[in-house]
Amino acid sequence: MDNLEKYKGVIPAFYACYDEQGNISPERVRKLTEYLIGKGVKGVYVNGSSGECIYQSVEERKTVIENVMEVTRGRITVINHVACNNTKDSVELARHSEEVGVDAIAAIPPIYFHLPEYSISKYWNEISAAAPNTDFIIYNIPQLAGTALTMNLFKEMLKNPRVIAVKNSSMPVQDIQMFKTEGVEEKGEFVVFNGPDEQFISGRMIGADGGIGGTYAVMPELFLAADKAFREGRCSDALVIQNKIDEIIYAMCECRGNLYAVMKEILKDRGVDIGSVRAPLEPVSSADMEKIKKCSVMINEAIKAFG
Ligand SMILES: CC(=O)N[C@H](C=O)[C@@H](O)[C@H](O)[C@H](O)CO
Ligand SMILES: CC(=O)C(=O)O
Repeated sequence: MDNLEKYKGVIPAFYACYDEQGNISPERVRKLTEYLIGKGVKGVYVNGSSGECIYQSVEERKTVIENVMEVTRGRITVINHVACNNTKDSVELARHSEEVGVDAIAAIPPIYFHLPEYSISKYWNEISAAAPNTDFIIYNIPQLAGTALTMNLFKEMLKNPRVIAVKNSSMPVQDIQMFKTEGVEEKGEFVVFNGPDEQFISGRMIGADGGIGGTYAVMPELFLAADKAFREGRCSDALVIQNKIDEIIYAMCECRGNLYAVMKEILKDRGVDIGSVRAPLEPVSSADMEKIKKCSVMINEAIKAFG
């Protein structure tokens, strides 16, 4: 098995980058990629929930990953989420991902229809077969996907040699331990990513090798500092930073606008303009602006203190 070190660390979920008309902006994709590389993150997770992938066409998703790859050129790890809810389009994105040279592809289960587990494993394995030289990451996010990764389904997927990790966004941190233990037992080495940003340090403590998260990109310095403190065994420092992160996430969630819209406003304050969100996601309202400014101040102060 390949060395999996390249996946172990802080991996921000990449946001959808739009121009003023709401179309994907290749320039802004490049800008966001450079910004994240500059922060020292381990990698990026492209075209996931935070990339608003369920609102994008196959062509748009190809444009996004092509531009990310042109900027990264091997400097950081790139994971591309390719699930499209039908096998055909997902297979096409998987094939394209391997062509452009991503490190790994990832996929949620099919949503809306609650399919039997043999259909879900078939869906994932067909996607994976379309990128035969690329690592595959299972994305477990039951609260949004409507289907959970059961141990049974997980064990079935471990038979696929390309399956090297689970990105676990279910809320019990214990799930991380279960997937890690079973994965390591079966494969010798296996990566689990923490999903819920609010539990990043708990996830690390119980066995996650790193995290992939939707709020990392607005405050990468804080997640990197928390991760560093954890690695160095300074657990109380890590906890202090985690508490501050959570305070910031709760404050961002108080806005009327969708969380991604709020975070994109904060990124503008940080010098990266990637537009707003695609409908039906709610853009920020004028009443949100004051709250957003406060979030920006909280982030800046926390970076000064811990970053
Ligand atoms: C449910 C959901 O979207 N989970 C994301 C990925 O795991 C997280 O990164 C959240 O965006 C984050 O924890 C904020 O709630
Ligand atoms: C939030 C997240 O991790 C994603 O973009 O899927």
